[in-house]
Amino acid sequence: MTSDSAGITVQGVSYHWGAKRALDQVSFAVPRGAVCALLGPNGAGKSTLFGLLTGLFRPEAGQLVLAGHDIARATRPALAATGVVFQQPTLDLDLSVWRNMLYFAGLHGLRGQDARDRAGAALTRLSMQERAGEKVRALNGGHRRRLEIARALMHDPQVLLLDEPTVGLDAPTRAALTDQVHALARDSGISVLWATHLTDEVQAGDHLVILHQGRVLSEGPTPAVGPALTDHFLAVTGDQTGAPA
Ligand SMILES: Nc1ncnc2c1ncn2[C@@H]1O[C@H](COP(=O)(O)OP(=O)(O)OP(=O)(O)O)[C@@H](O)[C@H]1O
Repeated sequence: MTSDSAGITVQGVSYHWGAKRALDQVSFAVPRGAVCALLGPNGAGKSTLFGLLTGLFRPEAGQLVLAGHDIARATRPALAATGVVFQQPTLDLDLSVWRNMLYFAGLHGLRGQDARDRAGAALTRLSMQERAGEKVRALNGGHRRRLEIARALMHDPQVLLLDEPTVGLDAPTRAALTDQVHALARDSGISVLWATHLTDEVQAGDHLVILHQGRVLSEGPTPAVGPALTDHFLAVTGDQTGAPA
């Protein structure tokens, strides 16, 4: 697949933390408009890959292309085309939902009525518009995550990166958030990379990349869901200890 036909292309990417090899010749491509589940247990290298995709640090080898833009050579357009939700929440708890949205809009250079229109539309997309006046501290974990996703969508990205966005949420809230992001991809054509260590967050029709100990062990259409996917993961990795739940 060429970078033109893909929402996200990762080609031959390697990275070390000191002597520790975190990513080893990682390659995969997320088709435009697809949800790609990046499935791997703790330490697989998912967060390292997100750091590289968002330009926080550079790969030793390889290329990362977001919506047709190479993050190393065209950092600004690549980031302009990308929304990111990191594993650690980055909301200001003492500001309202609305103020958090406008603050972030400002970081993207959005101002005035344009910023307000985009903030309102993004909150509506995530069914968060009625909470605009509430302080973030008063929101539950699921609503905080939805706010972070709404915030990541304000600049109309073509690509959405989510690094284990359900960490700390209970099972029903995880399921609701997973469904909501899938609906978003279906309705808007945005390409989604969803990192998780939980097989129950992978849905039929997802593109699936299994990452294990820094290597891609398989890539393609999701072959199964639920317990059958856990069995598939064990068969691919041959690892009984690092199985995702
Ligand atoms: N800042 C760092 N300094 C040193 N080693 C690191 C650093 N970040 C990650 N590593 C190591 O790189 C490897 C991959 O870690 P990474 O956090 O990318 O995996 P992960 O799949 O995101 O796991 P988790 O779900 O636990 O975040 C691990 O062995 C980890 O210990």
